[in-house]
Amino acid sequence: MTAISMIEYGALPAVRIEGPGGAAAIVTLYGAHLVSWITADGQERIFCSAKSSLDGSRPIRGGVPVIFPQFAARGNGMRHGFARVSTWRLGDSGDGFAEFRLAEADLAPAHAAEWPYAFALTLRVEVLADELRFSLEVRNSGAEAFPFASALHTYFMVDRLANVGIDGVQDGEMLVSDKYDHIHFGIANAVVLRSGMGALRLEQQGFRDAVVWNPGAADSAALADMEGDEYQHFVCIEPALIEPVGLEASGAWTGRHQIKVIAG
Ligand SMILES: O=P(O)(O)OC[C@H]1O[C@H](O)[C@H](O)[C@@H](O)[C@@H]1O
Repeated sequence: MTAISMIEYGALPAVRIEGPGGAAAIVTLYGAHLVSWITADGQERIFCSAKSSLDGSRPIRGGVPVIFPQFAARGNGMRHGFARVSTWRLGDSGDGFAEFRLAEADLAPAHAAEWPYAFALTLRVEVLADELRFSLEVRNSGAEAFPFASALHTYFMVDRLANVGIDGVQDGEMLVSDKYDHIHFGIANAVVLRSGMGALRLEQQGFRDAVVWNPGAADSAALADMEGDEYQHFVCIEPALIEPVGLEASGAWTGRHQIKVIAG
């Protein structure tokens, strides 16, 4: 039997999604932010900083921030958009999955004023024994077209940065030993992340690009919500739609991401 249950994560209401074989994920309603994914072997796969705020006062550092409607500072709105700092609603749920919804009526007044469009976001999170699946639907429920960018800013847990190898974002294997921040436009095939914790295969549809990020020692020390050598224990590989696309009235776009444990 697989199920969902409501729990508290820090001070945040959250949904625990149980998948088959003991696999589970935790998603806070704040940001529809996945903060934990444990595979059937009992291994946590997602990094979340011990210093992250977990009270809704600022974005969670780690997990899978939902980036919408702008990426980083590439736009006039708030950095990485308002979706990660808004409180979403729990929608449909069932065996091993839950859906989270956000629309303009859910936004804080300042965010609604900053981005005055009618929209509906649905993030679906599905937990299988050795696989996690996301789909993010963006729907234009208004009468006016709007542009948006988006990403699922996934912080993968790794044993040590020195052991990280990434295939599929550039020619040849990519190694990340310290600070790295780069947008790889036009990801055509699956990406494989290897570390001392094994291998994951990442597949994306709708999201055309992938951002690879680690702050490295110096930038990490300047982050108030990251401690000590935590930067050694994650790498972000973010399926992304970087160049804003226009969504017509009544139009919809879906981005998907599947993360699977593979032999490796
Ligand atoms: O600190 P944040 O607003 O969460 O952004 C964290 C990081 O996000 C992306 O990966 C960007 O490419 C980085 O430049 C940025 O530092």
